[in-house]
Amino acid sequence: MNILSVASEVYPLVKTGGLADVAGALPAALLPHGIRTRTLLPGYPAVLHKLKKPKAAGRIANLFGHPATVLAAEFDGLDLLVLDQPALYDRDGGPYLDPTGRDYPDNFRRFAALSLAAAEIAGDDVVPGWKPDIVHVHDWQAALTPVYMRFGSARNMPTVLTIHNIAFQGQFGASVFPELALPPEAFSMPFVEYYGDVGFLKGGLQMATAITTVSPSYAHEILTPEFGMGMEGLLASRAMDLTGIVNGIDVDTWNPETDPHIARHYGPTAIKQRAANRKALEDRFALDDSRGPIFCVISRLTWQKGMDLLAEVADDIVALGGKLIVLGSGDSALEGALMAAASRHRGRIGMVTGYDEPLSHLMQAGSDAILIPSRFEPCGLTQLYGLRYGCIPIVARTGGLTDTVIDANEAALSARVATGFQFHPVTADGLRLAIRRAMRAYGEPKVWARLQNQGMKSDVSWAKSAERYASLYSGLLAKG
Ligand SMILES: Nc1ncnc2c1ncn2[C@@H]1O[C@H](COP(=O)(O)OP(=O)(O)O[C@H]2O[C@H](CO)[C@@H](O)[C@H](O)[C@H]2O)[C@@H](O)[C@H]1O
Repeated sequence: MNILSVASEVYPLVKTGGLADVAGALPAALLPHGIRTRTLLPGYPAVLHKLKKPKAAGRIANLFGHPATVLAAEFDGLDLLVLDQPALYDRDGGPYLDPTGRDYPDNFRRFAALSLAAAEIAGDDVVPGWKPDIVHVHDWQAALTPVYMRFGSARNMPTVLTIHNIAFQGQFGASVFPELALPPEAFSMPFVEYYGDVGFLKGGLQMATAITTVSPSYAHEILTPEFGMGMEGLLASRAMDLTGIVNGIDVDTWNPETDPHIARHYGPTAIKQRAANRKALEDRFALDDSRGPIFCVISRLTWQKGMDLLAEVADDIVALGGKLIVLGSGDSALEGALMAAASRHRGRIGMVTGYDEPLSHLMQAGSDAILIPSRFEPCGLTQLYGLRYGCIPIVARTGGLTDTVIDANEAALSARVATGFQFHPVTADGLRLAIRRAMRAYGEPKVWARLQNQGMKSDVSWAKSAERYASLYSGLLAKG
């Protein structure tokens, strides 16, 4: 079976968040099921520079007024199709934001182009000799693909739309519609029209044959007004086609026994070796060498991720004898609040602003616990990395965090299945209480070691979830 996967970021070529990890890791996990994935992504400069010997695999004569080339390349086991269209993608800045941090004003066109190219690759002879059986698109940036397919030659090919975060919907004013090269009838309720605007995700949710999101709990939550962000009604009408499949992680990239970014390798039978990584972190963040646990945070600094709650409890962590290290960037007020906490508590709180993949590995390998106080979390990956690295997750009870961390309550502890701490409600007090529970467990080395061990033994690989995607795909093909 051939899949065309369409995503705006793919690890290790370009990454701003969890979407890239998933789009980068799923293809290899599907291979044992006889599923071959080609991944289409935009040709940002960062991507083009990394490709070795790309070949022109196809051409689109007119993609919103300019010709585009579809390059084919292999990278790190990924079979890539790269949409090379300099007018749209050759920019200084990131995939979505200019160097000053503002959305590119033509993002609607940049990602409509990605979707239109995907639809043409699926339906027309853009890449001679190759056709997918199913098109699998990710998030709003690729969500117009099923809409373009509906009006093109691949109208009968099944599509899957995965929602990684329903907070990002790709909503634009009605004035962009005439530029999208869609027939006038598409500006209506059954297609892309959304309260008078154009909704990319909305159109995709209407048109995709199947909809998935990245955990079973989030699949239920987005049917409610609290989490559906306005899409709950539409999703309810498609509930039969909606499934939650929890994310896995790339267990080769994230393996403490071989990780090139950490100070000392270790595995479940040599957890004590983590101490060298802890020491490396103390040096890196200029922390003192007091004995309390090191709590880490690796996150976008946003309200979604509960970073305001973290700022509220930072002083308490220190008062309880713990240390805190933060790696992230985002909202400048939150960044400021956390930096202020770090300067109030030099030696006990450290902060690195920005994005640093290697440091994120060392933090998982050397910290004792990872804090994830998200207000909503479709799946979450950092708790999975934490489990694999013996860095105990302390998580809000929401979305995929609920599904992947087993709370260390009495019953779970005695059944030896606990892997972390969950808290609810998601408030500063809730988080404080969870930190106190974790501190108590940390004071009992046997309990702590058991939690680490159980976490490191839990299966966070893609194996089970790849099987679920494989059976979803087969079901779609069987329906014809
Ligand atoms: N400053 C920094 N430096 C280095 N690395 C950093 C970093 N900040 C974050 N990261 C990394 O970026 C990724 C973030 O993934 P998450 O799953 O936490 O959230 P995100 O909200 O981006 O993704 C959305 O999509 C994913 C994938 O489906 C869902 O798991 C999630 O719930 C949903 O919100 C992780 O690999 C993390 O290590």
